[in-house]
Amino acid sequence: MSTHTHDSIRAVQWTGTQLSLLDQRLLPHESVYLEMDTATAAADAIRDMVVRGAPAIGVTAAYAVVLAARRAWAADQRGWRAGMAPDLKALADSRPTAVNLFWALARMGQVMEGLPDDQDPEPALLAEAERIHQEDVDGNRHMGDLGAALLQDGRDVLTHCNTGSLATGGYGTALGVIRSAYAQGRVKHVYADETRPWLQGARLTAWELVQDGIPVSLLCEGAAASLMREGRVGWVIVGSDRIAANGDAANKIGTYGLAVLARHHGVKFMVAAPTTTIDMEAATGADIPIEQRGQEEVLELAGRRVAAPGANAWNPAFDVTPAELIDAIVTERGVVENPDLQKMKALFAAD
Ligand SMILES: CSC[C@H]1O[C@H](OP(=O)(O)O)[C@H](O)[C@@H]1O
Repeated sequence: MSTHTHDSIRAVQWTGTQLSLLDQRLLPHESVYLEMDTATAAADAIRDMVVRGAPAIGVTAAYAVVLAARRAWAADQRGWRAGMAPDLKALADSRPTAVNLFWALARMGQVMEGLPDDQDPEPALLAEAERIHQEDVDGNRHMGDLGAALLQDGRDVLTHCNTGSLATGGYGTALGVIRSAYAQGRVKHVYADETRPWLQGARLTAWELVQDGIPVSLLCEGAAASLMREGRVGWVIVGSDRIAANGDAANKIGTYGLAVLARHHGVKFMVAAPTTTIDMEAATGADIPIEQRGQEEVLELAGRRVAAPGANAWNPAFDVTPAELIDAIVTERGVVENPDLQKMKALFAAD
């Protein structure tokens, strides 16, 4: 067993000259980093889920802008801004739902606007990308403590997909809350559903929790209803890829069903996400683009077809949980609890 812990698991790294991404398609059996020096390679890595998880995608995009600037400056020191446009478009086109990607591109763009035309943009852009990375990790640790404080009854918790160090700049969002709660003795055991079809729960969350020595039990998504009916969990804790201004939250497919089950069974439902996941331009969840991924992710398992020949698949990668089913949204800037979710705009719009 490797000796990774949340302090050492880094989905995204800057080597000093290149971007290095832990290939999450190979976990938990292989820990392989892919090094890349072009923004287009980074865009491909985001699309192909070498790196995934809304905040990790944002951090990756920030470093990819640095690579785009290096290439454009080397090609044309007078027209480097225009030269970056194709790479920036490739990054923006890589995945549609996680707003952190677009937030990072916009923030890096603001730095670009302030740079003189005749100065190598790479140093200033790298400094901003490193700030974005560090801010994410620092925010996750604060968010972890804010969310842990809500866990009062000592019962186990259920989480969905992967929201740990592998999905962020480090430590995690929902899994950061769980890490902080475990460290404070508020949680002793975690249920994680496997999260079909990409198995982020079985392959990634279980791996992270085992590395940390946090007891974890996997379950099929279909078992969540019985888990809650038997009173085994006090909270369902999930992340998000985009939160609308009214508190509706997009997250991995299956999240909405868990929220319905939680409300039916009197289980609390928490969304933990940095404010970089909040999209004030999206009035409601209806305004959030939902990524449709390839049928083969459902029809195959580990690259081998398991579905009956001739069958097709419907594979939305995310769904939207309406604000009224969310008991608390936890961010690094504070907690909004129902029914105040509609006050999101006032609470988090300010920079
Ligand atoms: C910390 S947010 C992680 C978020 O991203 C996951 O989606 P994907 O694995 O497809 O990038 C899932 O929605 C998680 O909640």
